[in-house]
This record gives sequence, structure tokens and C-alpha cells, in this order.
Amino acid sequence: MRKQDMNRDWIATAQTLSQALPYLQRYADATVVIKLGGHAMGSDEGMQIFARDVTLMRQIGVNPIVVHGGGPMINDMLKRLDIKSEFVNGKRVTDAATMQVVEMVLSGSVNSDIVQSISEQGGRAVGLSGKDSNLILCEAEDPALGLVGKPVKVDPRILRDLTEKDIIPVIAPLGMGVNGETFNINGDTAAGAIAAALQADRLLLLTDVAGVKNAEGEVLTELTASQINEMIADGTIAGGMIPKVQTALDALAGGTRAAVILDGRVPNACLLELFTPHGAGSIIRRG
Ligand SMILES: Nc1ncnc2c1ncn2[C@@H]1O[C@H](COP(=O)(O)OP(=O)(O)O)[C@@H](O)[C@H]1O
Ligand SMILES: CC(=O)N[C@@H](CCC(=O)OP(=O)(O)O)C(=O)O
Repeated sequence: MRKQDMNRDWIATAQTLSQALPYLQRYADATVVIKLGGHAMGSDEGMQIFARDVTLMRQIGVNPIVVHGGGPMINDMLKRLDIKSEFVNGKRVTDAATMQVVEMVLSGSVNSDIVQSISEQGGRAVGLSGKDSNLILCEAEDPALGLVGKPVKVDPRILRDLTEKDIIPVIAPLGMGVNGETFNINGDTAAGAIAAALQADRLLLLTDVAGVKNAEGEVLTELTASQINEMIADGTIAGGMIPKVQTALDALAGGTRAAVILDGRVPNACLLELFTPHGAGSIIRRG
């Protein structure tokens, strides 16, 4: 690259940083819950960029809290073990054998990979699951889904303890029942429950589509609760998008200011959403 072009690039970088000032001020000390879906965890490079974004957020005074999924990774392991699996309305029917695999993959592999990626970027991250420190107490959501948990009580004290010390919590979506059972919680549902309990400023749901699409396949940049309910009823919103939008609505009802469904495959998706006027994906605000 010629020196002149290089200078121009750095000037643009400095300008971008300068323009971000009002957004940096707006989010100083804000709590941002970020759900990283399994489909958004595409490449090693993507994970590296995500980890750097989260570390940068922490560095500039935002409190990021990561809740992850791992559906595709669980599918791979179940296939290797020859265990059949089916989904009902975006949730995995979970028997005892499936639960063991879900816990092994989420806590043992996906969670530690994310923690390691953040550590490699110089951030301080601690991995935990909803079973730790009474974080998420569940009951069975529906007998037909087996060990799928519905969060009934979230105790966010451990998260406050960690964020006060500038530590980034990375949470696997598992919960415990009153009788000591382990429950499999949909990652979006877990993120929404945590966002509501913390009265988070933002809930970012990172997935593998540009946002919520209408019947024509166009991304809707803003969505209301009534639009969402209509789109679920007529089948425009289906599969894994159902728990996502329901989570967004539940989190808003619980006190979160806004929820955004955005494309986690886009580099720096979180920074784009929080710190630029551009925004990203589909935003649902508290009505
Ligand atoms: N109206 C819609 N707009 C966008 N995506 C939709 C819609 N309805 C269903 N989907 C599907 O939902 C998927 C996202 O859910 P899911 O696969 O569970 O993601 P993640 O693993 O990120 O949680 C998309 O890849 C898409 O196939
Ligand atoms: C109950 C339920 O469906 N749990 C999910 C948990 C992981 C998850 O939510 O992963 P994604 O965010 O990548 O879809 C599952 O077993 O796949």
C-alpha cells in the first residue's frame, strides 16, 4: 500500500473513533446481554472478531454479558453418537440421554471456546452455566419437550459480582430444577431471562440471518409486538426465529429497553449496532 493511501486509511479510522463519541457516552456503564447463536459462531476468524468486540466493549466501560447457544454443535455430537433429535417450535425435545450430550457440548466445549477466545484478546472472561450460583431456576416448559426448561427465577447476583470486577460472564443455557434436575434451555430464552433480571439496556441476539424477514424476504429494521404476533400466526416467522422474537418481547416486558436481532456473521456486528448511527438487523423497542 502507498504511504498516502495508508495515511488516508488511518485518518478514516481516527474519524470513525471520533464520530463514535456520543454512542460511547450513551453506553458507558450500560449492561448489554449478547446471545451468540450456534449458527453465528461460524469461523475461527468470526469468533476472534466477536471476542475482540466484547473485550473492547468492556474496555470502554460497557458491561457485556455473553449467553451462547450451540445447537449445530449439539446436533453434530448427537449424530456421532447416533442419538435422534427433533425440534418442536424451535426447541429440542430433550430426554435424559440427550440432556447429557447437551450439557457436555454446551459447558464442556462451546463455553470454554468462547472464554478462551476472549482471553486471547486480553479480556477477562469467566465461563458459567445457569446452574451455577442459582443463576437460573427452571421448571419443565412442556411435558412433551422433556427436560426443556422454562426459567422461573433468575438470581443475577453472581453476574453483578463479576461485572463489578470487569469480568465478562459467558453463560451456557442450562438451568436447574427444584429437585436438582438439569434443564436444557433454549439459548435465546436464557438470554432474555437474564436480560430481564438485569434490566439490561440492550439485548443483542446474534444469528445467521440479516434480521427478521417479512413474507417477501425483506428484512424489517423495526418491529412491533403486534407485527410479531401476526407473523408467528401466519407462519412468516418460523422455527428458531420463534423463540428469538418471543424472547425479545419477554425481555422488553421484563424491563429491557430494546432488543435487536442481527446477523452475527457480519464482522463487528455488535459494534455496528451499538456505536454507529447505522444500526444493524431488526430492532424491537419497549412500547
Ligand atoms: N421470518 C423470519 N426471518 C428470518 N429468519 C427466519 C424467519 N423465520 C424463520 N427463520 C429462520 O430462523 C433461523 C434462526 O434461528 P436459529 O437457527 O435457531 O438460529 P441461532 O442458532 O442463531 O439461534 C434463520 O436461519 C431462519 O432460517
Ligand atoms: C431447548 C433447546 O432447544 N435448547 C438448545 C440449546 C442450544 C441453543 O439454543 O443453540 P442455538 O442458539 O445455537 O440455537 C438446543 O438443545 O439446541
